[in-house]
Amino acid sequence: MRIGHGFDVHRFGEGDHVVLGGVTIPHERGLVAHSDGDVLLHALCDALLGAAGLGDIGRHFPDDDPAWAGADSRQLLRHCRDAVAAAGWLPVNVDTTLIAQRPRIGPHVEAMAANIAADLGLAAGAANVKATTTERLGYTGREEGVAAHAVALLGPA
Ligand SMILES: Nc1ccn([C@@H]2O[C@H](COP(=O)(O)O)[C@@H](O)[C@H]2O)c(=O)n1
Ligand SMILES: C[C@@]1(CO)OP(=O)(O)OP(=O)(O)OC[C@H]1O
Repeated sequence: MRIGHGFDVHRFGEGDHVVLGGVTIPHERGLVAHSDGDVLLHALCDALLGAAGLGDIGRHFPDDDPAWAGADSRQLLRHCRDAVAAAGWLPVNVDTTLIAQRPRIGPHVEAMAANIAADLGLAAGAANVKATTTERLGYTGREEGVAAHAVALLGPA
């Protein structure tokens, strides 16, 4: 078995929605990124790549490569799944935490988990999404951005 951890942050900028866990949530600002800014899936990509000893998301998808401009991060996640499988590993379960004062995530966690389970070939219940505020403390509490943590457990393919 192998375990990996991922962490990512994106700051708020102009926009009218955020994409988190592959779910589009209307919001008065968007997340600034080269891709769609899906901080949750970026953390999860890093957890998967880390568990397999395959580096990190920036190595696989350079942020100066036009190929990833505006990319759907679910596409990046599936690429990571394939890279991990080519290295001989399959996800067993993943767990993730979004850190955001706003928007409210609770109404969307099941759809996010379902997207992740579908992309990683996991049973429902083996992909989990949680959310927390930071009680208005720090950069997430000031609503300057959104952060995410993820852990992934891999087993032999
Ligand atoms: N952006 C968020 C943050 C939190 N939640 C949900 O609220 C619960 C309580 O959050 P605390 O920060 O006060 O612990 C948390 O467990 C989440 O279920 C949310 O939906 N969206
Ligand atoms: C995903 C990539 C590539 O589009 O860019 P961003 O969307 O800016 O996201 P980030 O989490 O900074 O890192 C990895 C990048 O290479």
